[in-house]
Amino acid sequence: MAVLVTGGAGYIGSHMTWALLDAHEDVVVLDRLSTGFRWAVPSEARFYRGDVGDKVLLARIFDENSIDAVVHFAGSAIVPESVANPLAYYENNTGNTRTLIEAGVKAGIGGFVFSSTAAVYGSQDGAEPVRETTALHPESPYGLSKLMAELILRDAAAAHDFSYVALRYFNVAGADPLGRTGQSTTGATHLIKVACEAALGKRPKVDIYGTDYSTPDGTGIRDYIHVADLVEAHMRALAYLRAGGEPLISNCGYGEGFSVLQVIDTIRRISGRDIAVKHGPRRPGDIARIVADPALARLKLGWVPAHASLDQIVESAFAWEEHLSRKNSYDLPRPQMRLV
Ligand SMILES: NC(=O)c1ccc[n+]([C@@H]2O[C@H](COP(=O)([O-])OP(=O)(O)OC[C@H]3O[C@@H](n4cnc5c(N)ncnc54)[C@H](O)[C@@H]3O)[C@@H](O)[C@H]2O)c1
Ligand SMILES: O=c1ccn([C@@H]2O[C@H](COP(=O)(O)OP(=O)(O)O[C@H]3O[C@H](CO)[C@H](O)[C@H](O)[C@H]3O)[C@@H](O)[C@H]2O)c(=O)[nH]1
Repeated sequence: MAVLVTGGAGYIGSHMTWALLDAHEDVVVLDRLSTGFRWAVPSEARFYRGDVGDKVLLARIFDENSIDAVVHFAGSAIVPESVANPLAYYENNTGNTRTLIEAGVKAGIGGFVFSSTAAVYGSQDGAEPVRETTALHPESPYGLSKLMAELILRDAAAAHDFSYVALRYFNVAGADPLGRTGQSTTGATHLIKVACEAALGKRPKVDIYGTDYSTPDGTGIRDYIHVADLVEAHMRALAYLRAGGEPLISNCGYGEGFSVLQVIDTIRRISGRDIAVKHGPRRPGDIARIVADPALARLKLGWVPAHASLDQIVESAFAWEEHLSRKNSYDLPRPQMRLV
């Protein structure tokens, strides 16, 4: 049986594709290459270039491959962009996810793993860490677009013969410890990537979006999770579904928060480079702080993170950024190493 990875040419999806191949899974990748890269898809995976919203293509993919599970990363993931262009987010994250679920149901898949987000929680007025049972108040179209997809999954799984795991990622960062892939997004907006670029002189400075939040140093606090640990949670979710697991919604974070200033200081220390910063206004859609309670993932999936430190996240992210600089191109292929 094969696993369909949508968004497998993107940041997190390419790490998942490597992990599946390392586990000797048969992998099919669907990606429209809007923010991902063809070179990021290992050659052992079957690749289809196209849109998750394309029903005809989806029918062909399910017809040509024996797919028992879908891991759905394809989506749009920038909070302020969703505030500026909500309809695009509802189309890609909600509408296209519905189309994919429908195609999967028609093809008789057994399991669906969905990339949800901490943005479904919104501000919790200091009620931290957040649990899956916490009331949801998404404050951006991005968060709402993902919450609606969670609800569609809930109803579809109740009506049809499949199960799902929706993983609510907190702030994903870092790169493959074996250096095979990493975050390569052009025009990145995520803090750790932006600050690593600034440390290497690819940007003049880091803008700090808000210094007047009700946090100890006034900057936003997030729960940063290493992409390798996140991918391990997906591998466990897949195993859980194949073993007949009930629908599950679970946080993916470590339960520890770091401020923007703490993150930048860590990158300065690990890179040995200075990073210029400019204090600026708050960014639309941002919240002051969000930290996960990770207990459910441990309980239900047996998920035990192996890289749970900001230093490890930054070391791998910075090493990947240096690799991209040396290559001086985002389009050069990576060596096709694989674990045996
Ligand atoms: N990066 C994070 O911190 C974070 C946090 C929470 C949730 N997520 C979710 O994880 C998923 C992956 O995020 P990422 O950081 O790897 O982003 P990314 O932009 O690197 O990857 C997304 C991939 O999906 C592809 N894609 C987008 N829309 C598509 C469509 N309609 N059809 C086919 N391909 C499409 C893009 O080309 C890209 O390769 C997203 O759904 C995102 O919302 C990410
Ligand atoms: O140049 C920058 C970039 C970010 N920040 C700040 O750094 C923190 C983290 O911002 P990111 O852009 O790295 O990430 P977000 O918290 O906005 O969002 C990310 O994490 C969310 C969950 O917490 C969602 O899952 C979403 O998909 C993902 O993009 C925020 O306080 C933000 O204001 C800056 O100050 N300067």
